[in-house]
Amino acid sequence: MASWNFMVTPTKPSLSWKLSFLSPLTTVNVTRRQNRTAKGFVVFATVFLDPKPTVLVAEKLGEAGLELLKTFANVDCSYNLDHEELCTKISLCDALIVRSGTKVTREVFERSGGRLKVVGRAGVGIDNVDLSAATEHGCLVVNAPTANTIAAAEHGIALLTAMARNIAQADASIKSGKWQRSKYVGVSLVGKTLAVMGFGKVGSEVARRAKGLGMHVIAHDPYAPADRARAIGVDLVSFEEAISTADFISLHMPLTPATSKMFNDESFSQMKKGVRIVNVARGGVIDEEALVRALDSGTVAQAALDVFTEEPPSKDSKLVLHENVTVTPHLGASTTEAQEGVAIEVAEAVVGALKGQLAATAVNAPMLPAAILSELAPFVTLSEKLGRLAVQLVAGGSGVQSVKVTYASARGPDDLDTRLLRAMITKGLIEPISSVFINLVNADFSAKQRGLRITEERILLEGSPENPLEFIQVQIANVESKFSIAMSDSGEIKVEGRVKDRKPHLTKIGSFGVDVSMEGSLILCRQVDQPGMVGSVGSILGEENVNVSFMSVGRIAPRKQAVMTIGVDEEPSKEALKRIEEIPAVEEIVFLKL
Ligand SMILES: NC(=O)c1ccc[n+]([C@@H]2O[C@H](COP(=O)([O-])OP(=O)(O)OC[C@H]3O[C@@H](n4cnc5c(N)ncnc54)[C@H](O)[C@@H]3O)[C@@H](O)[C@H]2O)c1
Ligand SMILES: O=C(O)[C@H](O)COP(=O)(O)O
Repeated sequence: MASWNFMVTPTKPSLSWKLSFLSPLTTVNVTRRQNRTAKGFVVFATVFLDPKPTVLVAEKLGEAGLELLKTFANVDCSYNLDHEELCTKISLCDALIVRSGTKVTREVFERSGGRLKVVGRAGVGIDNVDLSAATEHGCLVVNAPTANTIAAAEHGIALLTAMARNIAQADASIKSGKWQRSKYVGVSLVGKTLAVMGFGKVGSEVARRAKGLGMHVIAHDPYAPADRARAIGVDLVSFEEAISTADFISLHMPLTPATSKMFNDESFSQMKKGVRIVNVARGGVIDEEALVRALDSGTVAQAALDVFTEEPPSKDSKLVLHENVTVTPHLGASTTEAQEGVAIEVAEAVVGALKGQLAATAVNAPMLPAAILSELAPFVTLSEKLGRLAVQLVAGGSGVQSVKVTYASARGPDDLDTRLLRAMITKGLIEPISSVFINLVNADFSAKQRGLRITEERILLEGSPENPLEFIQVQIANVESKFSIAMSDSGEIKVEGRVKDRKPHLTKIGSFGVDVSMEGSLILCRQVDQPGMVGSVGSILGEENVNVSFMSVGRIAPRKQAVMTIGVDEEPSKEALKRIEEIPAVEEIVFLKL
């Protein structure tokens, strides 16, 4: 176990919010030696790092990506594992990298025993990863969405032109000793209509290239912006118009429940007789038996396929063996350049995720740009602490079901992404009362599973929106509190916090205003306002060897009621808390771990 020392001053941003996105690969033990300096505390922290994380690379990955992984992790390249071997190995791995050939099923996540923190897909399509299971297990899934786009588009164009000119069939014919010039007369592309189905990264690059070949290009994509299509001279049209007017159809949508077998008997029957189809997307978007029927009837003149419902397809597949079909074994992304790019893209994302950073290519977690993350960082800490504090104020026996979060900000809703804050409030609310580890990936799922309803509300403040937020309030409804002051006038537990000098501060408990730095732990004490209380409580804590970082007293009215807030470095023993509770003027007391 490696260990080293470093120094954290209170002005540095907290490490913990970063580490808490994912499971604690790193255990951080902080020992505060209370060296007071002119600036305040200097904290010497000893960080014990567990041995290097282990990354299982289950399919061939480019060398540059492997090198990058090795700088941070132990890398186990085990290609061609069967499902059982993968499930057996996975409990020893912190990350898994796959391409399209490995099925990352629910069982893989279950058998990882909670150790697997990130699955990296070295490519685009994540239909081979059970995303729901990953999310439920708090496992981040990242992909490499950009590095193979051009390779896939070029392969699409290669198949389109090869199909139109019977290249594969003619090649096989001549190699078998024949010379069949009249049999392999092709069709021209120029002036023909190509329908690009799915106008995303690959689809739009195919469209651009097809325009260069003189084709008339239309596209169907219910989610693509029309101006992006117009910018390259492509009209976005309905599904029916696309398939019924095209001479060539090229498929570029993801495989989802909505796109599964969307090319079937019915859609083939709407196509122009003699249409030609290219598929470099996913085999499952085509009903393959229906395609064989359409080829046999001549509705579809030719098909060029890089992908299949089952990969590899069976040796006697009618589709693969059809004389009007050209096939390649899922080669769309297989260029030297694309594979190096994909390997680097996925390795960077996996290493970043293992370091606890949010990945820009996360598939099952919100993605936030680095600048926004940095701005939100202190509010992330504040959010988790408010959730943690609020739930500890709930009296035993009352179940937490309804939580309202209010964000007060001068920024409009479009300028303030609260998903990260909500996830951290959820983490704070759930972790102290369960054994579940919550991170950004599984926060919403875990809340839903526990029947915890979190609603969010905005208060739009006037003034300059320089700070993302003025304050955050967390309210828990329909519960009793173990500290009566924490109940608001409307009957909910309410806590409110702000960020001051990038540090979280508790500014309200119930309707009672306080101003307390949210570091260490807190003792809240409601008492009769009378002289000597600070001394009595302070000396009990001193006798019990509990170090006090601050004490503040707020009064409802002189000589009536007061609330004392005491910051402590160590958890006081039950006896110490009991002794404080037994001071005659003390009416209630609660210890809260932040
Ligand atoms: N053969 C290969 O080796 C290879 C290589 C790269 C990508 N791919 C596959 O190609 C496909 C596209 O990849 P990409 O990087 O362009 O992804 P992308 O996410 O950039 O684009 C997909 C597009 O499909 C659209 N879409 C979603 N549902 C649709 C529907 N019902 N009808 C029409 N369009 C729909 C989306 O709006 C999006 O614009 C994916 O399936 C990917 O796995 C294959
Ligand atoms: O979705 C993808 O990125 C492609 O289908 C490539 O898959 P591969 O990594 O298995 O080549």
